[in-house]
Amino acid sequence: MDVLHNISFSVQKGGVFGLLGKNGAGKTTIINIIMGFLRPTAGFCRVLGEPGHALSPPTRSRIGLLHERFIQYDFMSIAELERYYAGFYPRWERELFFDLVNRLQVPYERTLGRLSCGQRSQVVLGLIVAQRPDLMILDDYSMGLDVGYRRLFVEYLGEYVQKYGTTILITSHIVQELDPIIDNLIILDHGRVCISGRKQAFMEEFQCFSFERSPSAERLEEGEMLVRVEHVGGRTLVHGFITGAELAGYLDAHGVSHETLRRLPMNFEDAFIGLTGKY
Ligand SMILES: Nc1ncnc2c1ncn2[C@@H]1O[C@H](COP(=O)(O)OP(=O)(O)OP(=O)(O)O)[C@@H](O)[C@H]1O
Repeated sequence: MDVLHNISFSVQKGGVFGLLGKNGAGKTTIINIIMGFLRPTAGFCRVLGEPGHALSPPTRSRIGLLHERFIQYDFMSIAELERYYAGFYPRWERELFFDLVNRLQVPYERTLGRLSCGQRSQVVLGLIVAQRPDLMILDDYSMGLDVGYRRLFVEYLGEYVQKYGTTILITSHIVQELDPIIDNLIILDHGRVCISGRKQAFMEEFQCFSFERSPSAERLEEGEMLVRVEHVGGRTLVHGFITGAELAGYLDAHGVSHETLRRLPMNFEDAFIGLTGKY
């Protein structure tokens, strides 16, 4: 059975592209296709001008990949890792590695295997930013990282993109934290695209409304217009790509009273959950 269906998107150069979706939505599968670890059963994937399944070594070296926090070389110390990686990447900047890693305040002689989970993640992120890749792919970068470091890293990425013009493809389940840096996004649901485009447009067009619950409101059905209908306590909540006036017209047409209709403000995470559902 195919994991992805009719996926089509392009990532523009320079900027942060969010690849979002619930567990099992297909994010890692897309990254595996981009990197050529999996070959799509239909269609094609082009990365930096080359087919994903046949990336040449020079092109591959332009991609900095954090792949489900792969940790290898547990036996190497922080200093040895830095020297080892430096040999593979022509644009390696050791200052960028140590700038991040120094915040750990652990001796460079300590091996990766003797670091905590979050500390290892911090070292791996240092190894990626020091590559100065043209394309940085960060799959679930936030696993194991404490809240302060996550905030620091998102701010760091924002500045990194400004300075180096790097293109970043990022996935995370801590959706709200990505809000300040994502320009474009794709939201997947069960291997299908629900949303693709500019994040700002999504936030402007996707709305949440509330009105008093009634028997007629309970008969409203979800569909293209009303993406999600929920009844919470005495209120009915509706999410959709719809304005207040359009919703009022729709409710009138369906005999649902809406004197108390009001729009509820949403942050990025609210909108993501409103679109994809709690479960
Ligand atoms: N090796 C595999 N063989 C068969 N199916 C797989 C394999 N790996 C993943 N899947 C299935 O493919 C679907 C997408 O998985 P994928 O790992 O791409 O999701 P994801 O969006 O990265 O999820 P998560 O947020 O949980 O990491 C899931 O239904 C998963 O069960």
